[in-house]
Amino acid sequence: MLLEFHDIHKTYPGGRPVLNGVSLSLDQGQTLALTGESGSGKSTLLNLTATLDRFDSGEILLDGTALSRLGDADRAALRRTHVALVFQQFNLIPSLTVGQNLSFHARLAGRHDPEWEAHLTRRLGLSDLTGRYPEGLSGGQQQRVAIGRALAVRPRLLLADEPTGNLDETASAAVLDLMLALVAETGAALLLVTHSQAIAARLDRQAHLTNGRIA
Ligand SMILES: Nc1ncnc2c1ncn2[C@@H]1O[C@H](COP(=O)(O)OP(=O)(O)OP(=O)(O)O)[C@@H](O)[C@H]1O
Repeated sequence: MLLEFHDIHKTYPGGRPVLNGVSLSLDQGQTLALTGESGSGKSTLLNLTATLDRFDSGEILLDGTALSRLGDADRAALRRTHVALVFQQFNLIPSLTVGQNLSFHARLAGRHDPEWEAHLTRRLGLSDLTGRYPEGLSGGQQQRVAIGRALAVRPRLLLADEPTGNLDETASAAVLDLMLALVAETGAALLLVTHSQAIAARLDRQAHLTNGRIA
């Protein structure tokens, strides 16, 4: 298994329990859609997986590594090399060009590979945009850059939080098609949060979060 959640509990300070015994696993190369009502804890689960936050109890195993046992430096290293994130709000760096944005995380992770990045640029239809800045791009174009930036690292796991939530139907379909094709090409696993049943149905498996657990 690439990713295992064992009985994960998480309560934010002063709040009610958000995750109350989540158990779930994801195989290498598998795609899983995570659905659930607003506020059910989907983003929380993604953030815990990305080592951006800590859980209270239980264990997350990522590629065999128990996340609870890692110190901050090891968490940061794992985050850089194993996990990539795509958000609803593209989160590109405005002062960098498309090409620079696309290679940014790979450079940080010591995995800058011009040939692979050129391939991603072509596959994502970004070849004519590499010198442009994010400001002038459409939402669909920006999200394609963000997908390229994520996959340039060659992550084992891609985490996507409502990746098409800010796009119209046409752009959304194009971005989802490209993301699924490139994920399959790279052999990465995908954990994707969505409100859309139509999107969830395109992935290998679906899991529904309700009352702090997987239903
Ligand atoms: N940093 C935080 N501090 C305190 N409470 C938080 C924090 N982040 C999230 N919450 C609360 O935890 C609960 C779950 O939030 P989360 O964002 O994980 O849900 P979600 O399922 O992703 O929701 P949505 O579909 O609306 O994005 C919510 O009640 C939210 O208000």
